[in-house]
Amino acid sequence: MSMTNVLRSILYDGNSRSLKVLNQLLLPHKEEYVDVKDSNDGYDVIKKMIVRGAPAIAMVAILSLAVELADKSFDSPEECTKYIESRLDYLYKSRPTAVNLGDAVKKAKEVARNAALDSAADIVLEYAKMAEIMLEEDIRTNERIGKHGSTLFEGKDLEVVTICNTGSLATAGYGTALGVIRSLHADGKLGMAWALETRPYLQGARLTAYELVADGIPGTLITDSMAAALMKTRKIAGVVVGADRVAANGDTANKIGTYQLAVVAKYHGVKFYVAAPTTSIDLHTATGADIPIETRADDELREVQGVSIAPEINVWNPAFDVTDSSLIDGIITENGVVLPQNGVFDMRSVCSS
Ligand SMILES: CSC[C@H]1O[C@H](OP(=O)(O)O)[C@H](O)[C@@H]1O
Repeated sequence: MSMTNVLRSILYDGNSRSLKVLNQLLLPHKEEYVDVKDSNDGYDVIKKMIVRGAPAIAMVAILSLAVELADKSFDSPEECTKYIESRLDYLYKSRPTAVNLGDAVKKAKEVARNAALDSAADIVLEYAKMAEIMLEEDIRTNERIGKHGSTLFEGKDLEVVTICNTGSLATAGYGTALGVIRSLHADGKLGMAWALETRPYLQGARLTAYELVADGIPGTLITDSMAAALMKTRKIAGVVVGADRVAANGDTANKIGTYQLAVVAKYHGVKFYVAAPTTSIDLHTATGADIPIETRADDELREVQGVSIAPEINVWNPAFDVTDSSLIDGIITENGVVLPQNGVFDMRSVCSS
């Protein structure tokens, strides 16, 4: 992984089976880790968005159970498998939109069911190995996404727009859309990364700005409402965003505000790309209409960092929206870039199963 000054969002020690997550609610002013001792803690840190980001929440969910299993004993392999399945089902409920979590739960259940059934200890060992591989593979996946994404851009001093946080803080490291920006910077192509603040959680202002500054990547923070004026007045080479779930036809659920960014990009003739690992692709969800969209607490919109700004008014607070595939010029994965053929994406082309 390229040198970075950004703290790891996930600290896991396979020997001591300990897990800590960086409390992203406190960034950028406080860098504090939270101990995750079991799947209950895992659920809580994901639900409260102490840790967030589609890939990161999947890994924290799986690792939290690995930590818990290290201290548990079972009377039989069957009892162990049953317990693992029930705790994975609980973790899956923490945040419904990002498919990475569902994908990881499915893979973890398969490991638990197919492990050598000599003993519960064998199953726990196989589970822990799978969890550690998931963490290690993520960084390599993101570096491949970055490389493929950079090939889409030619020239230098290029200006790119992004929303939310899709960097090291949303993954095991390097990032997805922000990983493409890291690669553009490393390849000497980047002139400016324009980061939308991303109300209401402020992933852009608090997390992406933190990552850009920490790694000396040229960045400028703007409000979500400035995106249209920016594309109207500046030469923008492209918009690169992350994904929580890419449907089989390329429709993409991502942070709220992504859809309007895509509409503005289309209007101004700016290329719009999604960058996501194949674990964010859901071939079982046909279109974006079928993607469950998480709605979060009203107070996340009524307050800013705990300060009330709109105490009485009704609130609508969807955490994500869906960008129609017709607004997307390419979907960048670790296995290559999927381009629409006659306006249609076939996401199976980059998925192994
Ligand atoms: C590589 S992160 C993908 C995705 O997850 C973020 O959502 P949240 O911060 O609510 O977990 C955002 O939608 C990113 O684009």
